[in-house]
Amino acid sequence: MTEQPNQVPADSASRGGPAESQPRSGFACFVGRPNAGKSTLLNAMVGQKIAITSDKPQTTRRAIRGIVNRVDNPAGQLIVVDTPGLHKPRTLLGERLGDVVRSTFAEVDVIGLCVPANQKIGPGDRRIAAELSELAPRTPVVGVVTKTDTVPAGAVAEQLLELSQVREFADLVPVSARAGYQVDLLVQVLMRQLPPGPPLYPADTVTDEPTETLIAELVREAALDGVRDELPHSLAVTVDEILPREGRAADNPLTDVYVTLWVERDSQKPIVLGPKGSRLAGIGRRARAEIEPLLGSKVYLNVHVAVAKDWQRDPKKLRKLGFDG
Ligand SMILES: Nc1nc2c(ncn2[C@@H]2O[C@H](COP(=O)(O)OP(=O)(O)OP(=O)(O)O)[C@@H](O)[C@H]2O)c(=O)[nH]1
Repeated sequence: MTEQPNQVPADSASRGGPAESQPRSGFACFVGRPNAGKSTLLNAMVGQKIAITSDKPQTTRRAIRGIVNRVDNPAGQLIVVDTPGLHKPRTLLGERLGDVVRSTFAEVDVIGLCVPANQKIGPGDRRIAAELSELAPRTPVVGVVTKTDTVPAGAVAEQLLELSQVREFADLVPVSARAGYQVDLLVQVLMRQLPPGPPLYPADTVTDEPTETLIAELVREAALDGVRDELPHSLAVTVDEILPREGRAADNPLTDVYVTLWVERDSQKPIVLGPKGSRLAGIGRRARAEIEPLLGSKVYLNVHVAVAKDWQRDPKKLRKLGFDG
């Protein structure tokens, strides 16, 4: 990452607290309407794909952490918790997601409120801002205008002005995760809000999520690609087994990964499978390409499709599928 000290707003650099040389560490999360670009931004900050992104709203289910390490200006470790989009609960799953979001607010040192540059600030954004004031009244909030590559510079300036009127912000930063614009500046601004302290994780860690969770998320992301709108909420993935293939040369390992892709209804199975299983094969190919770098080996991926009737409304099934609530 390149240093951009000249772009740091003067007021954040001079804010009270420890000297610049003192390392900081702590937690941040991003909030914003579905599709605001939170997961993409997290991935750009961490520099490695760990949270799933999709052009369908509300695809983020788990509080996956990304860890950003900086050597100076300021030095430290920023642990980002990727929260699901705030939304009205419609099912038990929705309610549990809401709880995750609420408990996340209480735990973090700084919150980034994301608003895309290419959408008018509306009641949804104001509701989230109001929830923040209520649930985390003392936590500093950084206003983030995302996707600046989608509009002319003048529109970004207008959006910043609009956002500044929604609530009080510790800072305002326009970014484009896609173009890599000011992503590092945002890291600096967020880190300046962290308390002084040593790193909480080894410096080469980018996430503390178990490998199985990452694999499940990657398969789910591949399965969501191109499906009809009603399907995303009906998909869940469990990892059944990860086994090193025996008898392989040490310099050419192969890992067998067995996963189950759960749908809610029998009628959804053919949608996932596609004609002659072609969609499922595509899901397997795309997911495998992402899992191989994660495991550092070639992968044989077996995706089994199964029906768990109405899993979103059944607490026992939710637990089985990893939503412990
Ligand atoms: N042009 C452009 N598109 C972006 C940028 N960041 C995100 N997107 C796109 O916006 C869409 C939503 O991005 P996500 O990162 O999944 O949004 P999210 O806020 O995490 O969404 P939820 O999981 O629904 O809460 C995707 O299609 C992204 O590719 C950006 O900087 N520029």
